[in-house]
Amino acid sequence: MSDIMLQAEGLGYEEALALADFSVRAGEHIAIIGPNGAGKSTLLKLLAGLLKPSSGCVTLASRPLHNLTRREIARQIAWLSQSDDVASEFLVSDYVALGRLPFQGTEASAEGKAAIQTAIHHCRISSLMVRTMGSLSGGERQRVMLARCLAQTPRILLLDEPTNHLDLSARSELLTLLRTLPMTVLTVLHDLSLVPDFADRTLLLREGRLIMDDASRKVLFSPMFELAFNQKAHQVTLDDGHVSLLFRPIQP
Ligand SMILES: Nc1ncnc2c1ncn2[C@@H]1O[C@H](COP(=O)(O)OP(=O)(O)OP(=O)(O)O)[C@@H](O)[C@H]1O
Repeated sequence: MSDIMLQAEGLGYEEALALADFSVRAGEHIAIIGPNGAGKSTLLKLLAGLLKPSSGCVTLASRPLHNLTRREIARQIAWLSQSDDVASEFLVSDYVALGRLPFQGTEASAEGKAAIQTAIHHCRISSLMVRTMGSLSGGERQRVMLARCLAQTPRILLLDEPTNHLDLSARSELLTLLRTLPMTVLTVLHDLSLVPDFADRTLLLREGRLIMDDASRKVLFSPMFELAFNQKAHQVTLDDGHVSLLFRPIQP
């Protein structure tokens, strides 16, 4: 049996995405990068079934996404948006529990509770459960939103800029968590220095086209990357021996 989890064939959406062809295997961790307006969020929304493609299609475990109900999709795919306009008086505990909504009526309550508890533990938000969404800091809110996604126990996690609003230590904690998740993860990342730590494979978009799909380091050190960002990647070895990436504008 094929272990292709998600497949985009000739995928396009209006002006935002011209063409994308790729497939994702179970358990892969993939970064989606590209300059502002390159079509990253549009691609993610198409993969989540939130937008209807103008051309091509997405298949999820061999089934066309457009043949599945929202609920069927939500049992397999969780999507973390850049922003979430949830009412500020919403309790964090109620918000995280929304992750089990796609399973309502089909599972024992102990099963749902266990999924929620695991998500709370992973995202370290147990102290926030009695708070309201409106009272959270940007970083706390981001962790709570991720917990709702994990409570959904998805096979595929789609994240749009999950490190938004996070301070340096919260950011590296989140990446450590994401790296260890035993599911397929595709994430849009703007902080390109984080890419090799998170993803073995990277999709590079430019002007609505998928222009490169390869091992992360190959993409970051490629002429295509330089063309897309007008920046060049440099590898630097820090005092503690850790190897990191630095990006500098290409001199004319
Ligand atoms: N429904 C739409 N119809 C036409 N164009 C759209 C639509 N939605 C977005 N666009 C445009 O398509 C382009 C890609 O948008 P998208 O949000 O996918 O880019 P992005 O790579 O995620 O950008 P950013 O890094 O700024 O978040 C942008 O120019 C955007 O204005």
